[in-house]
Amino acid sequence: MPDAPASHAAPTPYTPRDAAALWKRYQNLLVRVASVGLSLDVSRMEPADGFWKRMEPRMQEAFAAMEKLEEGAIANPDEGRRVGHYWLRDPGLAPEQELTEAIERTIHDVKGFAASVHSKEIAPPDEKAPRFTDLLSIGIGGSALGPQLVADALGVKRDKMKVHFIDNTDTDGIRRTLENLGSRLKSTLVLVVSKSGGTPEPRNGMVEAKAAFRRAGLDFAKQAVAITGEGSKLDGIAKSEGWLRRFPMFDWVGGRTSVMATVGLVPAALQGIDVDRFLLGARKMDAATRNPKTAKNPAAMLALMWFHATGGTGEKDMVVLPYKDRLLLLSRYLQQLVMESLGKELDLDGNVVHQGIAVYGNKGSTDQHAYVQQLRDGTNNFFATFVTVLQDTPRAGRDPVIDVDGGEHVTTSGDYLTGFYLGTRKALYENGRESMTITLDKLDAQSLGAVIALYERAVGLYASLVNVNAYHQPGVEAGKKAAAGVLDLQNALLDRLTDKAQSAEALAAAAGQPDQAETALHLLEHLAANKRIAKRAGKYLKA
Ligand SMILES: O=P(O)(O)OC[C@H]1O[C@](O)(CO)[C@@H](O)[C@@H]1O
Repeated sequence: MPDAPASHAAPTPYTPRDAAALWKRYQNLLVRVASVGLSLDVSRMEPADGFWKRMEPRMQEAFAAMEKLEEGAIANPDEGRRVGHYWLRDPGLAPEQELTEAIERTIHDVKGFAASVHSKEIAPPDEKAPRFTDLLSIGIGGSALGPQLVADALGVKRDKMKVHFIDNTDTDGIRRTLENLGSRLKSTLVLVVSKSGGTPEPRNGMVEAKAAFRRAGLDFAKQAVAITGEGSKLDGIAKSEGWLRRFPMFDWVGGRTSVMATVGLVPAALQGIDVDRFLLGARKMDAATRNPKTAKNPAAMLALMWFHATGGTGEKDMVVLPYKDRLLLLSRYLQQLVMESLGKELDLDGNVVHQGIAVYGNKGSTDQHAYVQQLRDGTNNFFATFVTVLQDTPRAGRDPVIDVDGGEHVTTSGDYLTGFYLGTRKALYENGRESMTITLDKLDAQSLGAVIALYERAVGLYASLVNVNAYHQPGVEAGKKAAAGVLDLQNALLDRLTDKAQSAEALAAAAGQPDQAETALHLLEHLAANKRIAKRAGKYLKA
């Protein structure tokens, strides 16, 4: 007889409560923000006795730090920057009158520009295109993720413009997007979005888009808009080439919190989304999350539950599971917001801490047929956040009701979705896997703005709890610098390439970088695969 297999069951961190106790706990812990129709339920999180009391002084310190941030303190000390995304939806909060006016003027300009495009006052130069039909947004990271989330979550059939994105430097991906636009390029408004104005990926997208316009005999500048920091490289290009319009990006707004700055507002307004409601939702959530009573403050409760679940060290992952197709991109958006903000090597005192929380997820119930098996039964290294929406469609009550079961009572697809969420939550809880649920009464511009604001503040509060700077990203800079070195090596290799075949090793040595033979090999293989150089018997030569 073989030995019985060793048990790999993950330890159950708590004893599941019975139904009556859970019901009471749910009622006690629920945080409701009625003004935006959002509830946060943390009843399926099980912090140890004494957790709330122990954390309260630290949470009060986090509130104090947030108050200073909102007042205009240098909350990003490494970069010597203020952090002002909360002012964008409540301009009166900005520490100086001129900032208030700049924010108000910008919102006014964005709405005015969108109205002029919609009314055809601003139209494509080509006579055969009486109005702009499509919007091509070129940007990456914070200059893409927010706009993509908003466009997908709130887009409708009658959108004023159809939105497309180039968010990478993938030749094939760029071509595919441009080909999809096809002859509609003549009625496409292009947004080139980059806060720094020097990021290579959007620069490449812009160059490729320009080439496509040239091939189609179109004048790119007359259809292009720049969204960037004043005085940036991109700003200079747009100015010198006489682009249709330039919108400023404020220095005190970080990329990952820029969805309520011009980065997010320009595309949203052009698509026809109600940007005032979007900002209003965030403003209302900001008001709710300034509440110093922890138990009534949903951002504080979120941050505390992250701290509890991960031990304040990121030891568990955050699985974001929206049971809503329109919120598919929420987890990707939160991935940047949480991981770029919290994933830090050093704390604010310079200690090595390697902080962060890993975020992943797609949507329910789809993921139940993918990785939820592991969540329920496998390694217990996560906590889940369900996001549900009570109203199945924006036209609830007016849409035809389709009975999918044909039973005594009508049962809809939406009923199934709710059933699957509740079932999965229960199955996880009973097996010692914790979860929270954010419930929206309905999904619209206001509630989406509120969800984003909720997470922005939770991230800020959590960063205070673990003492890291949430507003810089030194690690990304390291990767960017390394990539630049690689491209320098590629140029050096191309310089040394002759009609005589040479090995990668020999070429690297000839380029003065003998220790880069492997990198040289990868670069040469890529060039050869794309027929830009030739390869013979494992060696490389000019094409
Ligand atoms: O808007 P930019 O300056 O092009 O930067 C895009 C993204 O790149 C990052 O700086 C990281 O590389 C993000 O923080 C930012 O959202």
